Parts: sequence; structure tokens; C-alpha cells
Amino acid sequence: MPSLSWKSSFLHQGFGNVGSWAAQLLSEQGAKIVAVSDITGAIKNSSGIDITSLLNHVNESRGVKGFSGGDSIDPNSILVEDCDILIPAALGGVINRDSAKDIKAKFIIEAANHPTDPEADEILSKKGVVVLPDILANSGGVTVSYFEWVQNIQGFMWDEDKVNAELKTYMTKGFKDVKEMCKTHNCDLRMGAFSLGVNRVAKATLLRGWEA
Ligand SMILES: NC(=O)C1=CN([C@@H]2O[C@H](COP(=O)(O)OP(=O)(O)OC[C@H]3O[C@@H](n4cnc5c(N)ncnc54)[C@H](OP(=O)(O)O)[C@@H]3O)[C@@H](O)[C@H]2O)C=CC1
Ligand SMILES: O=C(O)CCC(=O)C(=O)O
Repeated sequence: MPSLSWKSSFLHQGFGNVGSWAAQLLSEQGAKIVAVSDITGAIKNSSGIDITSLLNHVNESRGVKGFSGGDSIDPNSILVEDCDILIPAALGGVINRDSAKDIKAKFIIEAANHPTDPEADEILSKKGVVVLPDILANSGGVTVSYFEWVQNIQGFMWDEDKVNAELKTYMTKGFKDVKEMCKTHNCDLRMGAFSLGVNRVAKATLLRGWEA
């Protein structure tokens, strides 16, 4: 497997709720975000984009277009720029037969839902690209929605530190469980995550007394 560190370079397609928060959190950890796109355009800076300045620009201008801390590039090329890690955080279906063959990233973190179609998955797998699937990579949002439900039915409010600590526990365990599944069945992360999820639903269904 290719190696990964916080110092790796990242590309982001999409700078909305998911993409901008991912960029902020990653840059706080020292990650270098080399290109970002949204519906208005795309910018690139191989030395790393200053994400705080970009956020200020996006708040004022309603998009990344015109940001002075990088060069403007063709938004259609964002997925295939040089980088270690690609984060599609905009739309489904963008990593397909056409784009997958030119992708240079060694890792893809699927922040958007269903950004990679099955044909592309096969192409990426043959190229040795590791894909962290949407069902695992972006499950933090729905996990915190579950926490909101839990707090509502208990009539109790957690503070932000408690939310983050609980989230870390669930996400870390989720990742370890998926990795274990992959090891047992010698499969990729998407198959491991789906198998784990389907098995859990099947088990819960049987425990509730519903038969197939
Ligand atoms: N919000 C959440 O809690 C979660 C969201 N997701 C998934 O993440 C993805 C993004 O969601 P979210 O961040 O909430 O949505 P937003 O609408 O907040 O952000 C979407 C971003 O993608 C950009 N965009 C749209 N079309 C294109 C395009 N053709 N090329 C480049 N960028 C484009 C938008 O640009 P612009 O702003 O200029 O329109 C915006 O920056 C979706 O697939 C969603 O299902 C997954 C888990 C949780
Ligand atoms: O807010 C949530 O419950 C998560 C939303 C989500 O997963 C999504 O938009 O795809």
C-alpha cells in the first residue's frame, strides 16, 4: 500500500459544507492542499493554499474564482492534477471510466456520496489506488445526526468536546472493523465496509424476529 502522512498533498473538488470543513481540519493538521474547485472555478498552488484566506475569499466572493493565493486552472482538470490524495466533495459519478485512468492520486477519500462508479473502481484498483469509500469516509455527518437523536430522546445536551470524543470513538472503531473484514475476506475497503454493514443489518433483522 502507498504511504500516507499529514504532510501529503491534497486536491479537493467541492468547497461547500463537506469540502471546506475537510480542508480546514486537514490544513490545521499541517496537510498541504494544492488545488480546490467549486462551481465557480478552480485554483492551484503547489506550495499549498492558505485555507483561512480562501475561506475569507469564498465568503466575500461566493466562490473560489478570483482567489489571489493560487493560479486559476481548468475546473475539469481538478481530478487529474498531481497529488497524493484526492477528495471528491461535490457530486456523485465524477470518477468514471473517463477520469479514472488519468487520476494521479494514490488515495481517494470519498467525501461526496457515490463519486466513483463501478467501472472506475476497477480501473483504480488495477492502478493500485486505495479508495476510502463514502460509506465510511463521510459517515461522521450521519453519526452526529444519530447523536442529536440520542440527545433529543434523553432531553440532554452534550458539549462540543463530548460530541467530538464520541465521534472519534465510533469512527476509529468503524475503521478498525472494516480493516478486519478486509483482512478476513481479502477484499478492498468498499467491499469490506459494505459486507460489514449488510451483515450488521441482517443480524439485527434476525434478532428482531423477522425472517427472510
Ligand atoms: N453535508 C453533509 O453532512 C454531508 C454531505 N455529504 C455529501 O457530500 C457532497 C457535498 O455535500 P455538501 O458539502 O453538503 O454540499 P454543498 O452544496 O455545501 O457543497 C457542494 C460543493 O460542490 C461544489 N460543486 C457543485 N458542482 C460542482 C462541479 N461541477 N465542480 C466542482 N464543484 C462543484 C459546490 O460549488 P458552489 O458552492 O459554488 O455551488 C460546493 O462547493 C454530496 O455528495 C453530499 O451528499 C456526505 C456526508 C455528509
Ligand atoms: O446530516 C446528516 O444526517 C448526514 C447527511 C449526509 O450523509 C448526506 O448529506 O449525504
